Amino acid sequence: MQTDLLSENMSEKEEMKDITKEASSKEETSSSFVLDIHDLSKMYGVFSAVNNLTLQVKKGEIFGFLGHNGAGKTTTINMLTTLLEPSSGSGTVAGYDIVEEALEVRRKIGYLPENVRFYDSMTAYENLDYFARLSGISKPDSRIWDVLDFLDARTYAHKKISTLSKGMRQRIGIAQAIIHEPEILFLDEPTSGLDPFGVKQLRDVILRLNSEKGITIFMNTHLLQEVTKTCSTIGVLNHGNLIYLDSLSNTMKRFRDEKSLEDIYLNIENSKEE
Ligand SMILES: Nc1ncnc2c1ncn2[C@@H]1O[C@H](COP(=O)(O)OP(=O)(O)OP(=O)(O)O)[C@@H](O)[C@H]1O
Repeated sequence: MQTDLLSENMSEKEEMKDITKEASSKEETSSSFVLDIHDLSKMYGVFSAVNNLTLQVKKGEIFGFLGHNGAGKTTTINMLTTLLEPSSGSGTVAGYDIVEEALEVRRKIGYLPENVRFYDSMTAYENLDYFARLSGISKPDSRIWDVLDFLDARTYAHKKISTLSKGMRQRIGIAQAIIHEPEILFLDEPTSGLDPFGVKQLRDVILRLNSEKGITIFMNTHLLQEVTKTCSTIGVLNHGNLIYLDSLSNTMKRFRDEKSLEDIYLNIENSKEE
């Protein structure tokens, strides 16, 4: 990948607000953060998978959480979505404590895990109806069609999940994750296993969810190009430690001499090793 591509990606982002700069403003109040965690850690026995993670994500951001395999990204998302109790530290998501108010957090978030699970012998509509009722939605039918229309997935409604392609399963997974109109959507490696066309379609969906529905996005990924095309802010996790946090625009400026996204990433990782 050449610098031309970097510039092209950057020009797409030039109008994007410098979110990190704003987030660091002293006038910032905690209420403008949809995610606010302090010294969050997770130990598996004596092994520290996530180590004193402190992080804020503003409403409306698309946050890209980067890291190599085993860095601790999924463990972090599992803590933020209340699936896993932290060993220490504290945090709020959508204003609710991730330990003390886990049920309230769950009502306010959507989550698309890396391998989303459905009832495969049921249709997409039946799966969504089940989740909509579980979420206590009063008029599930109209909500399901609204979401399917937004995702351009109406034609798949009455197909069995087992007959859907990976890309379409992901789309129904997103429908399930947003059926209850969450404030923040967590995505764990959402483009994993998709072909280039599927990757582009999913990227467009993520951008529209953010711009048209106002949903804050927290996305785990190791695909660097996806980050430049989607995210406003990036964090890099390395062996459970947050080693980098800044807006995408600042990152591109800071590393303007690097030839590729991979070089930027390696520069960030190496600078921590030194
Ligand atoms: N239940 C568990 N018990 C023990 N160790 C675990 C457990 N779950 C995860 N780990 C370890 O914690 C570390 C972080 O794992 P995690 O899945 O959070 O990383 P990741 O960044 O999401 O990686 P990947 O991109 O491969 O999914 C890894 O070393 C992993 O082996």
